[in-house]
Amino acid sequence: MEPIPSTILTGFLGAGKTTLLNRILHEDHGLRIAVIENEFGQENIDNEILVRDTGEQIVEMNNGCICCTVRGDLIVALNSLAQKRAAGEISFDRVVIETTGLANPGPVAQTFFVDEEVGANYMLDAVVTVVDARHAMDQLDQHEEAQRQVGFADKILLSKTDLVDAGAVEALKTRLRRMNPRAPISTSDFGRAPISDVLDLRGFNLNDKLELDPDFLLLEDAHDHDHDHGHEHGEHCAHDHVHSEACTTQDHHHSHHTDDIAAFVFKNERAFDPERLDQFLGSMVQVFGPQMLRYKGVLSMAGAERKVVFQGVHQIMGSDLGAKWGEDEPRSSKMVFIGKNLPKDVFIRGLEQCLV
Ligand SMILES: Nc1nc2c(ncn2[C@@H]2O[C@H](COP(=O)(O)OP(=O)(O)OP(=O)(O)O)[C@@H](O)[C@H]2O)c(=O)[nH]1
Repeated sequence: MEPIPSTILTGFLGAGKTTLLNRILHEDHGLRIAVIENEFGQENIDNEILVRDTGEQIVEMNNGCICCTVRGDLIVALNSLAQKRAAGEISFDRVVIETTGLANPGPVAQTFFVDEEVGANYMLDAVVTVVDARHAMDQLDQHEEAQRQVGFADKILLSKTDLVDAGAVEALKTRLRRMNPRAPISTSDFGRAPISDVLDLRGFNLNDKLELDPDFLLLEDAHDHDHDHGHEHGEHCAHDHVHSEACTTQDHHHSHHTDDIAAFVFKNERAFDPERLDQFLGSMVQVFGPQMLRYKGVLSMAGAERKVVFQGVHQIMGSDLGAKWGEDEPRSSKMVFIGKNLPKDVFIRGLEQCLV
């Protein structure tokens, strides 16, 4: 059997990966796409946000810590999909792996070359990186992961160009081209990119990667970075940073320092009072917005028949109506906040005050 073309969809927290994926899954392209999701934090909110058109797509979740588990879990997920496919239980002809916003795409890409079974069944088509035109300049300044995602890209899609002026887009493109001259750049307005910008790019060239990083295939402990290994997966991932613009060669042997990106979750079975919640979140965003890298949730609102999906990146926050609550479905809210030194207790206590 021909190896199945696979795409790694990456991009920093909140860049617009799920939006793009949803758009592609909705398109009438005749392809059956299996999606593997890897999410930071114990609660998988994207699972609720992603379309679930069961006949056409397969969504396999792969929860856990962004970096420690991705390779092992990914091997299991890919092999299990391939076995089911071979047994005729499912059918699909493309795979898209959506990485968490804090993932280093390196180990994810390596998976395709280090596991024999994966290598026999799949071919890595390309690493596609979504870059948030509104926040990327700061993210690239501050987060090594954002730099690596650009460095590894075979294709870059700029999202949120509607939120900035043309000059800012040009400045960002110039910086991205300097960081990664190989990857063509195009825009994706709310995920509206042609499927030919995402799938079947035949962009991943192992020789290129080896040239950039001779250690690419070395099976070192993928985590020689400072890591709080006692952590609950997703609870706390202390990542080390090297502030290098080009993020290809030195990646495996960088020096370390820690920054405090952590996630916490709020869950409750009581409904929220919409007005109180709005006010509270509005004021938190005013004060802590710069530290709030990513937040999202599926909420139960007093008196509402439908779920509310709320999410944001720094100061930009929004919400949409989600699916109706099922007849027998227990109503509850869950939110995940990912940030830098966020006062968890203040958030949790404040959110409790917003419940009816
Ligand atoms: N203005 C604007 N907003 C966008 C665009 N693309 C995505 N968004 C919004 O950005 C937010 C984050 O989008 P997602 O698609 O969930 O981002 P993500 O990369 O999957 O996020 P994580 O997986 O949580 O890191 C959502 O509120 C989207 O509606 C765009 O082109 N323009």
